Amino acid sequence: MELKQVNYGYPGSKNLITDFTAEVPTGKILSIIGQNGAGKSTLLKLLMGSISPSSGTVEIAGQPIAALSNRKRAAKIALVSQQHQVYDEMTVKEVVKTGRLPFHSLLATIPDDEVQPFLKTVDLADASDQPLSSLSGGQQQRVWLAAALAQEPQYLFLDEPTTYLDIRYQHDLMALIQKLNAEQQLTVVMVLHDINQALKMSDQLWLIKAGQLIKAGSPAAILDEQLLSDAFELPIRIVTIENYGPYVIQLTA
Ligand SMILES: Nc1ncnc2c1ncn2[C@@H]1O[C@H](COP(=O)(O)OP(=O)(O)OP(=O)(O)O)[C@@H](O)[C@H]1O
Repeated sequence: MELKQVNYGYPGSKNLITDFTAEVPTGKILSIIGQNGAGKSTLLKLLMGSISPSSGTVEIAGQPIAALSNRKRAAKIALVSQQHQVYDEMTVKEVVKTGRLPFHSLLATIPDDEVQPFLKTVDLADASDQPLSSLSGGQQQRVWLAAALAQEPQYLFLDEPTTYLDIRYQHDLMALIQKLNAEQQLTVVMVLHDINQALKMSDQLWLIKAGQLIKAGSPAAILDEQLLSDAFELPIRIVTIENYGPYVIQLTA
């Protein structure tokens, strides 16, 4: 999957994504990092084909993503987004069934055993008949992940998946994503705000600023004080923590 010289601006707004060319590494974990408003979520939308570039192309296996039907796109890419439609009345298994909807005509006709394996993957098999609202925030996030996995995609997109989670849940979710990537060869593309989490989790990162790609590279290539200070417009230092490795800190009090 790749973006070739992509430009995009929201209707009525000036250009946001500028001359963006980059390739999503297949079978790896890619994180997109950068300031608030830099265009990270917009890049996910462009990669998913939910918005189209004003110029340039987004291609998947050499084909423009825009040429794919919704059903074919759903079979390729699933998104766990920040905003969930509120389905409080629904049971856990019904929420997971929404991930199968692109391949069925009605939610009601999807058999339970079609979604149970995905609930097992996220360790929520026993919660199948519970209302979504009865689960903790961290568990609910895993239900949405199960719904995305139920699409059986090749690409899993996650937009700030750890934002509302405590550090324990963050750790568990990241470990699960690494496991899915390793065992199911899922290509993962995440927007993460925590630079250290992104550096620890990812094979590759895209560092962006004001809609432009500043650097695409391995964690080692992104671990550069000048580069990060420029991107975030803050004095940044990299320290080394024993039994952890390099850790990015910002120096303003
Ligand atoms: N639907 C929209 N219509 C108009 N402008 C939008 C829309 N969505 C986002 N924007 C604007 O585009 C810019 C980039 O937004 P985007 O959500 O891609 O940034 P981001 O890097 O993901 O930010 P954050 O880290 O705050 O989530 C912002 O200025 C935002 O206000």
